[in-house]
Amino acid sequence: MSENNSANPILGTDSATDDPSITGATIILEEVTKDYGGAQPAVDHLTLEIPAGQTVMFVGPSGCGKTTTLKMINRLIEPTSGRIVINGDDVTQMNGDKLRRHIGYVIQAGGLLPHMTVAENIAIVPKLLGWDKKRISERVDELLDLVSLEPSEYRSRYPKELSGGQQQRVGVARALAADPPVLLMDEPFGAVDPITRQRLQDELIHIQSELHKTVVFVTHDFDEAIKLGDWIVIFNVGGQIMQYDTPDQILANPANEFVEDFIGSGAGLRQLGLARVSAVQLKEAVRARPGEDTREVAKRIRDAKVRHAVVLDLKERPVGWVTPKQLLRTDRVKTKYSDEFPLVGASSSLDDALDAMLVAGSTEALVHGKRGRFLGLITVNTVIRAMEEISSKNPEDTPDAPMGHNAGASTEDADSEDADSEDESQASGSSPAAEAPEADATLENSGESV
Ligand SMILES: Nc1ncnc2c1ncn2[C@@H]1O[C@H](COP(=O)(O)OP(=O)(O)OP(=O)(O)O)[C@@H](O)[C@H]1O
Repeated sequence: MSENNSANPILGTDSATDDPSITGATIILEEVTKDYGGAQPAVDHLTLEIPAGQTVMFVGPSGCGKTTTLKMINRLIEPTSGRIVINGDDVTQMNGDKLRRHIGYVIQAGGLLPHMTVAENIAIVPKLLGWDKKRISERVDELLDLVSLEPSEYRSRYPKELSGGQQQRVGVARALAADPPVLLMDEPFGAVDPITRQRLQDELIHIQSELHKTVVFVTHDFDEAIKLGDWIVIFNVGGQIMQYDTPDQILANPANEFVEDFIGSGAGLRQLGLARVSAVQLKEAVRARPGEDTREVAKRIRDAKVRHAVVLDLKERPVGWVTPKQLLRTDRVKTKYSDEFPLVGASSSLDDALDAMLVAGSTEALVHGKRGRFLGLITVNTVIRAMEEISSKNPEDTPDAPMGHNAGASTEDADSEDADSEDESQASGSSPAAEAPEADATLENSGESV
């Protein structure tokens, strides 16, 4: 999937990493300010390093400058001063439209163009880049598959024929279409229900484990930040960095009172959001296949002293979670049962697993891996044991936080080493104040900025 990178102007020559699996780019904001002319700048002399191939979450109170900072990276908003450097290239000097073709952008509710089909929406940037029809069509199918939408079923649909979660998946596929090294996500899952949100988060984790993009993600939801982020930036008003660290360090060692208040009282429970279902031992389940003799399956359930069997389709995906009573209503196991069973992905957090069980009033949940394949069951007891282990252990061996500060002053917890590296990499360049051209605003509103 990285073959397009060679033609990508913003990858530059300054290779950020020697790891070939990382297709992301390093982003450095150098003393970036955005002054809209209000009482104080929306973002004030912000210096921030976003490491290649990592997911960095922006959180903070409303109006603290998260979206402004994000949109300065793809120049939907022009900085008043400062430089933004992506893999060695100063993008503040580049043509903004061209730049945006190489930066994926996902906004709330997908931002799909309603008069275009799913395939046409995904193809927007590849078309602008002059790809031929065959390559575009193959890419569309590859991306639909990546975001778990069957290409033959969804390619020709219009956005109004999709659920909110499906629209958001297409939004992610569209942002990834030209294999950009950077993905900017502005509250992408803010408009969907909690269960769909959890599934979309799991899919992003799965996609990121395959692609290693540099993802910058704005959210209001601190639990989402903990779950998705390699790093979290907690901002205060004016784009002031209060802490830039790993999720566990922020939970275990909040830098100041502001961060403590922001995390709230549930820090202990929130650490559950850090642990993944894939890290715990799953329980085996009684499995059944459509067409099997239901009496046989009922016997297996009784012999195993459990309450349910999991019915799996040909692709090993669960299509039902049934008791002997439900099974024995027919002679043969059916191809479909009620899909109301607790289901979580292997990359879900233990917090998500507990939620799924509570919502279903069950002490167990089904776990699926890649492409929905059933892996086993997670139980309440497993989650409780994992909770006990997490709370008895302190975060250790956490990597040094990337650079991040405002106006030359380091964040409260930054050590002197960070401060040294800040000095070295600060740049004096500044770009003239300029507002985003009208065309950009139109693109954004129509969701065409990708
Ligand atoms: N186009 C604009 N003109 C003037 N002021 C603006 C403009 N856009 C944003 N601001 C102001 O800049 C500040 C930062 O806004 P921004 O949208 O970046 O914050 P945010 O942290 O993303 O907020 P929220 O969490 O509410 O989305 C706010 O005070 C906002 O009112």
